[in-house]
Amino acid sequence: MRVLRTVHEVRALRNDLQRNRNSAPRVAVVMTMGALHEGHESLINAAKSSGTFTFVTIFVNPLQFAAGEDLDRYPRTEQADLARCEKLGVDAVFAPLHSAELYPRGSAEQTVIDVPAGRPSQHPRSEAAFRPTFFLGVATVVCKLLHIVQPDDAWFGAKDAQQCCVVRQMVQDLNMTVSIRIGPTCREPSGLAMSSRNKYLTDAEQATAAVVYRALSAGQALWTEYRKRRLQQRQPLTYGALWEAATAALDVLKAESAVCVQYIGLSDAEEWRDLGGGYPLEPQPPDLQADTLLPQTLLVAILSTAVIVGSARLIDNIALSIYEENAPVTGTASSEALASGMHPSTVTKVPRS
Ligand SMILES: Nc1ncnc2c1ncn2[C@@H]1O[C@H](COP(=O)(O)OP(=O)(O)OP(=O)(O)O)[C@@H](O)[C@H]1O
Ligand SMILES: CC(C)(CO)[C@@H](O)C(=O)[O-]
Ligand code: BAL
Repeated sequence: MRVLRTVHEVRALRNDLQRNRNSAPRVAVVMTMGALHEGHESLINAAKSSGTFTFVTIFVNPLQFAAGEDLDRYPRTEQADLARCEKLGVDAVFAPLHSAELYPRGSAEQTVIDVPAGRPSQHPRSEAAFRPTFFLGVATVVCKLLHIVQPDDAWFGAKDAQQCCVVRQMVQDLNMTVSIRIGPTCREPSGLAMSSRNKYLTDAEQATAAVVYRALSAGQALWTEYRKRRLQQRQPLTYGALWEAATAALDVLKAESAVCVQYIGLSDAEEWRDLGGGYPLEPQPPDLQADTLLPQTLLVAILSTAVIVGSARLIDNIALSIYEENAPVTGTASSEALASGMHPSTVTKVPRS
């Protein structure tokens, strides 16, 4: 396994791979911030089957952390990460030693990929409302890493479903040719979504945090039962029933006093449009009432949440099948839905003030 520290080294390796065009391998990348766990492993294994040459990038990207977030204490476990990659048969790891390798001008002077504030993805019950500059940082570093590694496939996890939407839209808007592939969320036996930030939790807090998946599953079960009944009766589906599913999930979260809910929201999987309901309740999309019928074009809704447990902020989501034929049990159906979005335009800004 090659461990590359500089953009120059990655470019040299990429040129070597490309030298013989007739036998150039398919290249896949898994981008990470390190502190690797089985969720990352599942993406690496998927990438290995989609590409014959697999890159992993390890970079804690300062641009996606706002002031006061956990940049300084984000877990850094490089030796263990490299050993894990080696064991999995990764071909090359790009792990810059300093952020100046990617931001030589400093991150404040960096040309950035802006995700427009007006787009539907920026709704009040979503990541963008709580981390307003997060997607600018993610889109920028993902764009840079795609240009540096030049993969055929780039793999992302459905746990970060909104990130998947933002990356997919950027790739479409900027006419990039890479294929964005999405792997399902890996969970602990308790249902807790694996996450590097779980390291911030004590054992007791990890047990408490399992309520997040129980809550999402309760919302999904309520919805699935309603949907089955209505479709058997050949009745249409309403927004109100979807909102009840979000409320059911919220009630489970609220019953756990050690969990603080930042938001719980319903979004479509392609553009992350606000489907109403959820928490905080205001503002709601003005054109939606409880008895408004869900459009036949809505195949999957994503019920997503962010909560604080102990000193960790955790996110998770679950797919609710709307008019899709086979009801999803895991995130995989949402992955397919994420694969097909139309979207407003992404612009590139130079430079950031
Ligand atoms: N449980 C998981 N299952 C599948 N993919 C995952 C999981 N957790 C993270 N990923 C994916 O791995 C990639 C790298 O994520 P990252 O390094 O931020 O890890 P993370 O566990 O999400 O960390 P954080 O605690 O910061 O959320 C992303 O595409 C992310 O969606
Ligand atoms: C995609 C990513 C590696 C960009 O820093 C990060 O947001 C992550 O790990 O999900
Ligand atoms: N996996 C998302 C990275 C972040 O929260 O910064």
